[in-house]
Amino acid sequence: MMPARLARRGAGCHEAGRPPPDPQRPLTPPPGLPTRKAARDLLAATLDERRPLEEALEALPRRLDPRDRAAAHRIAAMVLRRLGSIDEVLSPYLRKEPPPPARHALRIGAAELLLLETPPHAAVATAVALAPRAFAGLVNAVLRKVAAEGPAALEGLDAPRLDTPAWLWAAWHAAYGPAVRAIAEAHRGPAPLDLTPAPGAEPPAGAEVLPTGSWRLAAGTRVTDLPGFAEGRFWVQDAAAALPALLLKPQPGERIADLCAAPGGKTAQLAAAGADVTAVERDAARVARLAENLARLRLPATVVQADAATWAPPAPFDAILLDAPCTATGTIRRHPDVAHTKRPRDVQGAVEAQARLIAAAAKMLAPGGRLIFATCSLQREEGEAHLARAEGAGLRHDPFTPAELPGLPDAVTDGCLRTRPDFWPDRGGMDGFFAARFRRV
Ligand SMILES: C[S@@+](CC[C@H](N)C(=O)[O-])C[C@H]1O[C@@H](n2cnc3c(N)ncnc32)[C@H](O)[C@@H]1O
Repeated sequence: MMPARLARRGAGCHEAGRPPPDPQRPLTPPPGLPTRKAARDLLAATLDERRPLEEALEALPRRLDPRDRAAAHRIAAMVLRRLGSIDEVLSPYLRKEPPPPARHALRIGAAELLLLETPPHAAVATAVALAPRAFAGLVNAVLRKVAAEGPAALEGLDAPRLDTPAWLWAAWHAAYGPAVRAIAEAHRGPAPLDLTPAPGAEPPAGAEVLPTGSWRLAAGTRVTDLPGFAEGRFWVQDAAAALPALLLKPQPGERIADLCAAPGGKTAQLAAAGADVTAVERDAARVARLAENLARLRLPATVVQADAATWAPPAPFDAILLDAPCTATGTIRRHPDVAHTKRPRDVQGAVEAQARLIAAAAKMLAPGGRLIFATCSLQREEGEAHLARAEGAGLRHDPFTPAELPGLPDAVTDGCLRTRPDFWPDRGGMDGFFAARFRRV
């Protein structure tokens, strides 16, 4: 396939700056242009400025119709998920790198043509209207060729490899061997909607009850449409994200700190088990979200806005859950931007913050008290590598046994929880998570 494409490289393309032979841009903008403009803004924020997609979504103009916003999100998420494959299809038609706005218009058009089943004339017309004027001809010519190839253009590509940044592929290969390919495959589709039930709640129609107790619904299900949402009968939480609090085994009346708490999924689990929970969160806006979520769920917790690395509790805790800030590379199915916004140096920064938080948490525990340290990262530096450091902070590793994790016999490695996106492939996968349990010496 590649040699054939290379033979056509540049054939018929209009160079940037050279006017197209006929007017490519209609006088009236094509329908659907606001959606594509918003998608382009999302790509510019994530790929050019390395800002999180969720933050970029918040920054879209308030006047944007909710349907346009949802459609822009869908397009941008697809481009981010399949970026390497899309760029590979485009590459034979580009003699030199176009500026980012033109590159994003090409990516959006190609994603619509090859992956989103947009009618070709609409995909091409909107991408042309989106492109900077000097590049309208180039975008038109390239996308017409991509449209002529159709989805067959993707056949034969090594998509898992192309769609995974090289540094992540190398790190996961070093950590998990050949499973790196299954991990990358798992990132190609959106994640299902997982819910954690409040005690005694009944699952909604169509939900699968997972062996670990979470409920699973199809990807794209709107949680706010489900009966029981307003009444606080469940909350959104990936099945893997629910495991650290389960493994802490919170007991009624125990004094437990949740040290990096917002938006509060784990605080809610601990409070629902009857523990006396103190939820510590540094970020003011996220404290507000945490409080809102607890109010909807009608669950009690003492919420403290503080830096957990320096906060001094009034009395030691029986147990602590430390769900530390991390690179979140275990959540790429849900947040495809993470693959492109994070860099190796972010791992190092996260490791340093995690080490400070582990040392601080150790000092907040009563003797014999237990700590669960967790991260939603697939990087070993943010997981297994902390074990030795924790021992130096006065903590003893208290290994998990496979019997503690029903339905997940492969998730315990060397006494630690290690889930991966390729686990439970027939059920729709799960986030990548690490957790280890320690006792204060
Ligand atoms: C991985 S998220 C926690 C998710 C949460 N445990 C849940 O289950 O919903 C990490 C949180 O830690 C907060 N955070 C980061 N550094 C912190 C610190 N030094 N002290 C307190 N909170 C911190 C972040 O603002 C973020 O809300």
